[in-house]
Amino acid sequence: MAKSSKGKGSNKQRGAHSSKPSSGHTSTHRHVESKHGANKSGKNFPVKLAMWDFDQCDPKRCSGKKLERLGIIKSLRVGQKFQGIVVSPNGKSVVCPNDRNIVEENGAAVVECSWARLDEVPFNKIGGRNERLLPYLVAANQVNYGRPWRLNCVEALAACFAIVGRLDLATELLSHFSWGLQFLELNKELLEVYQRCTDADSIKKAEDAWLEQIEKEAQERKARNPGDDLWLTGNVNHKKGHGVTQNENKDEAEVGSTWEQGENSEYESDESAADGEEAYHGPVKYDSLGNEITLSESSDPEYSDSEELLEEPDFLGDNSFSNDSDIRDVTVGLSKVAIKGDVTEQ
Ligand SMILES: C[S@@+](CC[C@H](N)C(=O)[O-])C[C@H]1O[C@@H](n2cnc3c(N)ncnc32)[C@H](O)[C@@H]1O
Repeated sequence: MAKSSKGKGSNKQRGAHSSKPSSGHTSTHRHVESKHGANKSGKNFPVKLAMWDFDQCDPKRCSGKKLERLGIIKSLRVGQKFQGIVVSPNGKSVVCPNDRNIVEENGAAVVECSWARLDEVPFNKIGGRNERLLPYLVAANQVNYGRPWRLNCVEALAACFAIVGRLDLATELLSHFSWGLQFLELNKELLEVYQRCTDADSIKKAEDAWLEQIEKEAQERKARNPGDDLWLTGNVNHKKGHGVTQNENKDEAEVGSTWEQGENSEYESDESAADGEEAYHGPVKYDSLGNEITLSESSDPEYSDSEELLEEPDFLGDNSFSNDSDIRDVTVGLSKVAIKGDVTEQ
């Protein structure tokens, strides 16, 4: 990794596959938790929030670190388990409205790590009794905008709250991010569908029905426009066969299989790019056809360091898109968002 900053409560791995807990969580760094997740900084959140932070991401772009800076999430060490809902790639069932009591009484936690380095996370030493996957939802964060399933930590927590019927908590959490409420907007219809469910089975059925529907709509659009329409089919010349494109292969779009499907060789072999660091060579914007417009730093008032990107994201000028990537289309409900296909893994 090109750059790393050791955060409080860090579980940074010493070796690529080490599962040894960090000693970084010293008593001086430990958050003092009181009822309902209030911590030392005095800030409060109505339910307990926690994360295991493996320090694999750019701290300036990391939503978990930002929540920690805001003082509303507690860092857990490897070896510690969490009693509430653990929203995790290691989950076996999905978050559902029946989880509401667990969330309200014991809170929710996430695993702050890089998507590209999930195999380094000692899942057997973290987690808890209530580990859950999230059903199909689309990211709105500036790193993986438009990408299904790969939510960042704040989106994952908010999704969990929204599904169990606590939209108020989801809204409160996301309001700390300038792009945050867009996540709820982008997934509004689907979140409402999930909220009407009860258990994990009903969520799975609703998810399957949704995926079938968006695939059907995509097929119908293709049938109506058999030509090579970039906005409908993506740039086939550049297709690399990675990531999950709902419209292309629904079978690959199963919850649980997405973690593997999304790993692409290029970014995995280039950690700095995977973490959205060195992949950026200056401000880039795209015209209405997806052509890249190169801007000089001085000509772009929005160009700044990545801290500002976290605060004031510009989806079109986001450095998460590599220069030679394909255009990938993602269907979000009835609206389709054409986006650059290769996204960073953070
Ligand atoms: C891999 S980390 C990436 C975090 C990112 N660096 C950030 O800035 O927040 C995202 C975490 O959110 C949770 N998460 C996101 N999408 C999920 C999904 N579809 N199912 C289960 N957990 C998910 C998991 O805890 C996962 O480890």
